[in-house]
This record gives sequence, C-alpha cells and structure tokens, in this order.
Amino acid sequence: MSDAPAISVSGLTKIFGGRTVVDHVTMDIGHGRISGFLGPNGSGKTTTLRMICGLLIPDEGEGTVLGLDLATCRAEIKQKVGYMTQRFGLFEDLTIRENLNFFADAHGLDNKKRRVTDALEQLGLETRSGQLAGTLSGGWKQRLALAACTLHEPKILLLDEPTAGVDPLARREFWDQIHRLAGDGVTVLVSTHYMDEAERCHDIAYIAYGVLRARGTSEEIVRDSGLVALTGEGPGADRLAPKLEKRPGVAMAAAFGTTMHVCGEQYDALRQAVDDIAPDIRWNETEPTLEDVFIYLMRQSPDNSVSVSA
Ligand SMILES: Nc1ncnc2c1ncn2[C@@H]1O[C@H](COP(=O)(O)OP(=O)(O)OP(=O)(O)O)[C@@H](O)[C@H]1O
Repeated sequence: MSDAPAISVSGLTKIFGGRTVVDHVTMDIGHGRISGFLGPNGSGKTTTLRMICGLLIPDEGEGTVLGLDLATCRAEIKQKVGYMTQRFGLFEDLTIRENLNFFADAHGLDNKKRRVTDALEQLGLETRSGQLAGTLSGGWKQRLALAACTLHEPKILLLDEPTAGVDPLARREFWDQIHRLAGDGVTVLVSTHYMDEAERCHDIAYIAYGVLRARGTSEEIVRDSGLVALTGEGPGADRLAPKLEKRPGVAMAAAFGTTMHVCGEQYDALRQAVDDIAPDIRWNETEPTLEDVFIYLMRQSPDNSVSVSA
C-alpha cells in the first residue's frame, strides 16, 4: 500500500447557477480510515461525494482517488469506488438474492455467484435470500444496499447518510460492518447528521455552506474550537437558555434534562454571564461536546443555501 492518501483533493469547487455550493475544499483521507462528513443540510456534502467518485466534474480544483487523477480518470475511479446514495434504490419486488444478482450484472462483474454468496454470508442473510427486499426492515434494507455497493470489492466507499431514519441497534450493526470493511483496508467517507456516528469515525470533516470549517479527530476538533463550557444544576436551571443567550460571552445555551449547558469563547466572560444571570445555580466547568462545536461553527457560517434574487 502506498503512503499517498487514498483520497486527496485540493481546492475542490462546484458552482450551481452562479452559487458556489462547494468552495475550495481541500482534504486528504488515508487508506483504511473512516472519515465522517458532517454539516448542515445543503452544505455540499453530497456534491463533494459526487465529485470524488467521478459523477460530477469540479469547476475548480484537483485531486486523486487511489492515485487516479480526478480530471482524467473518472471512468476508472467510478469502477473502484462504491457509492451508496441517499435513498439507495433497491428493487422492493425482487428478492434479496435477485437484487444482488442485478447489481452484479449492472457492474458486469465476474464470479457473480461467489460474490453474491459471500455478500449474503457477510450479511447473515443466507437463510433469507428468497425474501422480498420490500419486506425488510429499514436497517436490513440499508445493509443490503451496502452489500450491493460493495459487490465489486471497492477500495473506497462513499456513503451518503446511509443510516438516516434507521433505529439505534440497526445503526450500530451497520457501523460494525463499516469498521469491518475499514479493517480490511477499505477507505470510507460517510456523511451523517448523527453525533454518535461522528464519534465512531477515525476523523471528521465539518463543512458549512460549502466551506470546510474543521478537520481532525473529534478530540482535535473540540480542542481547536477554543470553546469552553459550563453545566449548571439547580432549581429552574433548564429554563435559563433564553436569558443566557442574550448575554455577551455566551455563544450557546441549551437545556439537557434538568441541567443547563452553556458555551463561550472565553472562560471569564462565560463565568461572569452565568453568575450575573443565575448566581444560585451550581456551575461546573465541563468539556464542550462535538455537537457544541458543530452548532457554533454553523452559526458562524454564512448560510448560502437560499439564493436571494433582486
Ligand atoms: N444539480 C444541482 N443543481 C442545482 N443546485 C444543486 C444541485 N445539486 C445540489 N444543489 C444545491 O447545492 C447545495 C448543496 O447540496 P448538497 O446536496 O450537496 O448538500 P448536502 O450537504 O449533501 O445536504 P443534505 O445534508 O441535506 O443532504 C444545495 O443548496 C442544493 O440545493
């Protein structure tokens, strides 16, 4: 395996109708890494994934995927990458096995029988291979979709919100599967809105309205944010958010159960604000969460997702 990153893009940009929806995104992803791709709706995650897998041509920027040039090798890249789109299309009135056979044929794969049998075994679906895909639960559908887009044994997997709307146990099992694939050397870039999933990634890229705002492990992202946080406990603590958010020094305030969680850029200013507003509440310093950082970054980023015409 070469030392070069599995995915390396620089200045990747996409413009739709005069609006820059991906704005000079630069990132590297190492082989066998699981990178989480997070950001508000409409921030350019899908568009970036499509450029990386060769489906969309960037308006600016360059990159390589498995050493192949994005500008000149799009056809080869498409063959080496597995891309699971949002609402990946399974045929509901075909059985599990028939769906897998279909995707194997669509890719023109050799050894179809072996590939489909292996996929069924990895999924634990051998005994149910004759079941109609339409009768599977949401979690199993997503696992079948993952099997369909890994039949050609891609070295890179791009997953676009693969577990949206799936229950926690099924999401956990799906992620076990992703970790197994990464253990076999597959590189994964996966978009998600779930914080628990972000924490299961080796590292994270956070994009807000086209601009990459943070990159690193979850610890690095929290540390680099420079945020500080306090948690308050006591009578009425959970109702203080509206008052606290108006105070200078308070970037965010939110109730968690009966406690109040506040964040700011400077400890002294944050402490002053909470002591002024709620001196009877017990305030303790806590670690900001990844979610705090993402909401903070999102609020600081100009929302370009709605075009305003004169
Ligand atoms: N083919 C297209 N033509 C015009 N605008 C587009 C096209 N595809 C995407 N967009 C716009 O580009 C922006 C980025 O969309 P994209 O789907 O990449 O965001 P996203 O981060 O994946 O969002 P979500 O989290 O909601 O899936 C959005 O404002 C979207 O409306």
